[in-house]
Amino acid sequence: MATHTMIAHSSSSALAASSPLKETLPLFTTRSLTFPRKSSFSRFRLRFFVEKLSQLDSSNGCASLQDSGEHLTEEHDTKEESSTLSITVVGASGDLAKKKIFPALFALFYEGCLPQDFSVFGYARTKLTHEELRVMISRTLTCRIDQRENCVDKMDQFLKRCFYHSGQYNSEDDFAELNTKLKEKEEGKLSNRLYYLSIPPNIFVDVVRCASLRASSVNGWTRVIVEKPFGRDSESSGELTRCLKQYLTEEQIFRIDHYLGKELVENLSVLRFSNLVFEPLWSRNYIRNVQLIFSEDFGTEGRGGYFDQYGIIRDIMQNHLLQILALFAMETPVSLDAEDIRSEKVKVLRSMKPLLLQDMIVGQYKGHSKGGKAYPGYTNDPTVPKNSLTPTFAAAAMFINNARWDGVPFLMKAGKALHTRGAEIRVQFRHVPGNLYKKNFATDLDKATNELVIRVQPDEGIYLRINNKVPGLGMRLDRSDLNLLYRSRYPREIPDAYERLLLDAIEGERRLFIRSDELDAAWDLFTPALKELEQKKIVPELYPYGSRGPVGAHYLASKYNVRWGDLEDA
Ligand SMILES: NC(=O)C1=CN([C@@H]2O[C@H](COP(=O)(O)OP(=O)(O)OC[C@H]3O[C@@H](n4cnc5c(N)ncnc54)[C@H](OP(=O)(O)O)[C@@H]3O)[C@@H](O)[C@H]2O)C=CC1
Ligand SMILES: O=C1O[C@H](COP(=O)(O)O)[C@@H](O)[C@H](O)[C@H]1O
Repeated sequence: MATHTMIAHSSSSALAASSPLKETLPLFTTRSLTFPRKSSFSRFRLRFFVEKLSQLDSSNGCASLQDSGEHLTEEHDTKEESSTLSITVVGASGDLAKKKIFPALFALFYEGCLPQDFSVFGYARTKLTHEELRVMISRTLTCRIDQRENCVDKMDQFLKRCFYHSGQYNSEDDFAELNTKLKEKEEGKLSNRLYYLSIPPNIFVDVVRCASLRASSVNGWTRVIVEKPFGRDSESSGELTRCLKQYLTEEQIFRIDHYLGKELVENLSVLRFSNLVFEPLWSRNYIRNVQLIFSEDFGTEGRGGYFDQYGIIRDIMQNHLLQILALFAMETPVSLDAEDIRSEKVKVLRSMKPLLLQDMIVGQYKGHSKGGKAYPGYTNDPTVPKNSLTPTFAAAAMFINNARWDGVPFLMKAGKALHTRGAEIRVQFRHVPGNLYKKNFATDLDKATNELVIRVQPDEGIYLRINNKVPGLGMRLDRSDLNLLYRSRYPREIPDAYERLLLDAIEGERRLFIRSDELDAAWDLFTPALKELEQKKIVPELYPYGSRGPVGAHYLASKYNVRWGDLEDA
């Protein structure tokens, strides 16, 4: 029986440690994995995807696993009938579970992406009945705007598969009771279990311990999705990894960075590697700088207690923006296999210079009144200490010391309570040498360079800023956009990042999850500067709520002869 628990056996851990870049299937899963990597389930999805290409305009690319089954292979059919999937959302009473996880699970069900036989369990300390959980969940479920048929029926069917178990996070007995309830639903079939840790990080290890010892699958796989933050620095992150690996193998841990599940971030590699026009330009020879920009037009309201422990650099830069940077800058992977892609990302991170304090600036928003409305400052939040120095804004310049990117500044900027909400990647190209048309620009030649903008959100799109002749008898040039606006080109709702990531975890597809060596490399880049910032008690530059952020960000950019593209656009 021991081989069936979630405990990482020394042999499998040793194997994983000796060859971290190779996939090693955990011992307890080898006998009976229903959906191993490149499984029939994944292949099925791919095949169905191809078969259904003609219908893709109205679907989100997922096959119906609950419908007639006319496309199922025999192999798939048999496994489907004999296996069950239980998804347990730990911290089910919380904000993320309500806002993102349950709605994403419903969307997958609605799209026919969940296996035939599944159940969803909520687990938290709050006392709730099954019915109360269903009422709570139902408030945040929505159907796709472009596919509303049978919405109410589908919601009812989904809610009937949702159950609740109340328990403590550190009680093995409570998890043993959960196990009994899971087994009742599984009815002796081959059972696969997915846990989603939607809880504060200080209880991650307790939950993993209890779940692994008392509520892991005995005959199928058990996987755990872990939400960030993965520690506060290299040491605490390393410690978290070590603790998790006492109970789980690396293959069971799915560290989520939901930005990797965003449509335009997924598309980054497609854009680069399947278009001849981009890849040859993707280097220091043509690219002058790259900007990764995140902004929110609201403050930390309601999350001040969490945020003050972390700050914007840990909350956004060290994970979301750095992950995008790694995908953007990596070399062509050997294949689209998760390990090949993650290995290329690690190489980028390891080639980078750790961030220096002189290459960053920090800010914090202050209260502001506009149009008769008062917006609170960060330290007005009752859960934030009055003298907090935690940055709510940061800008940083980073460099990759490799042949492709030597000397190219990668500028990051992230802030809360700014004038707008958005996330984008801006690629500013060098100027055309000896430009024949330099006299015909109404503007400074230096400003008339090409810019590729990948707008991750909102209004997903990609546009390329080019120089163009203004129609007419004269010869005047201006900058215009070749614009791929998703809402016009693909008039269907884009799935939420959590849908994609949950589906991948169910399928055992690790490509969009963070491997432990990636995480280590990411922390190594930020930890020294974060420590220095805190030791030196650097005072953040104040900026008004709803503004464009501190002016220091411009000085930082101009140090590298860069202009922030988002501000030029405004
Ligand atoms: N909310 C968001 O938008 C995002 C959240 N995250 C991460 O996801 C995880 C969950 O986030 P979120 O839902 O906002 O978190 P919550 O603070 O809402 O916590 C989730 C649940 O955990 C339990 N809980 C809360 N505090 C404690 C505590 N101190 N000790 C024990 N149990 C506690 C509560 O359930 P009960 O009391 O019923 O047991 C609560 O409902 C966190 O790791 C967070 O950092 C990541 C990205 C975005
Ligand atoms: O991880 C986080 O992301 C959200 C922003 O996510 P988005 O998908 O809405 O852009 C951010 O608000 C939060 O502070 C951070 O923890």
